Amino acid sequence: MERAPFCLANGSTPLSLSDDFILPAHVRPVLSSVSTSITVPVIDLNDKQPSLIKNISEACEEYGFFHIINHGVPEELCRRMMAAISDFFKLPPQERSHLFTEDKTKPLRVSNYYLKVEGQYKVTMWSETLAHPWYAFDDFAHLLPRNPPHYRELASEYAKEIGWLMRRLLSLMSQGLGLKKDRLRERLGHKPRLVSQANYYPPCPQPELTLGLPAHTDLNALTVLMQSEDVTGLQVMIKDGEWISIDPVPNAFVVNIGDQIQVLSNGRYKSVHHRAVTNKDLERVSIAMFYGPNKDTVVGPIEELVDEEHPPMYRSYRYEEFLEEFHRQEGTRRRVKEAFELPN
Ligand SMILES: O=C(O)CCC(=O)C(=O)O
Ligand SMILES: [Fe+2]
Repeated sequence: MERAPFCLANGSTPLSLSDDFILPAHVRPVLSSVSTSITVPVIDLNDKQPSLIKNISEACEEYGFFHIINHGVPEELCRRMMAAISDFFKLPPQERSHLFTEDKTKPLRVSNYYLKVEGQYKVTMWSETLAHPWYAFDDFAHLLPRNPPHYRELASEYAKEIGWLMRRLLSLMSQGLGLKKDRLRERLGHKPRLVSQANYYPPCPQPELTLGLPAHTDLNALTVLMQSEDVTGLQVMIKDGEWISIDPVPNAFVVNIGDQIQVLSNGRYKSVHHRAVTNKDLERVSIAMFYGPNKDTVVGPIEELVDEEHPPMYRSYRYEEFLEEFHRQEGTRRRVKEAFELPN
């Protein structure tokens, strides 16, 4: 059966490649120059501790991105979660449009990203996102969309699993930095800001003219991302400015460091630029689970990681300040943590 053409929640006609979505030549993704020879590590969480910690630590220092397998989150739950998100974006646009808002303070929202070109005109990204809080150990189902029918239940179950996984990853990362197990989690505060962002990228007739998400670093501390198993789209910038593709690995999550861990680790673990490109034939879905401090948490390089040889690279700030700077740079290729760098 032919599927109804995709219509954005705030669009009145089926999505088509109009000028609103076409990037000017100098900011288009050059898909032919994306390297296929370099990949980020795939780390098996069943590995024994000392080498597991070492592998994670090296991946955080070198790439800021890695895959994890044998992560303990049931495959069936992951599959159902992806299906539910895909179904959400197939709801009639009128149903999604109730949730559409540009107000970032709304806990539950559907929105589009855009890129401001030459600091002024906006090019809309070829995607739509659904964002809402997630709490691993408190009930948050009432904040979620009622449709698709099992979404509330599923998202609650998934959040619990991701909550445990995040704890484990933060503990391994702390140890990788030579710190006590709980140090990173402690410094991120006991009431973390937890946001889930599901991204839907419909097929795009000319992927070389558009982007699904602009190049950005994640502003939070840690991201665990699940992506469609059969479609590529996520790309990461490595040291020399080259883009590489993070192709899906079966039953794996992508883990990436956000800005706050780069700051807490005094620059050792990297929060790197990444973007999503579009695909000509296939729709793609990703679900990013963000873990970050709350707005009152003070973030700065962890004391044990600062000494004469490693002077502090960033000044301390309340996370609210960081968020303000983040919003000030909306629509640009943000350089938020750079605003908190100390001269060396
Ligand atoms: O779709 C993707 O793979 C990237 C998503 C992402 O970077 C984000 O939501 O922050
Ligand atoms: Fe991201």
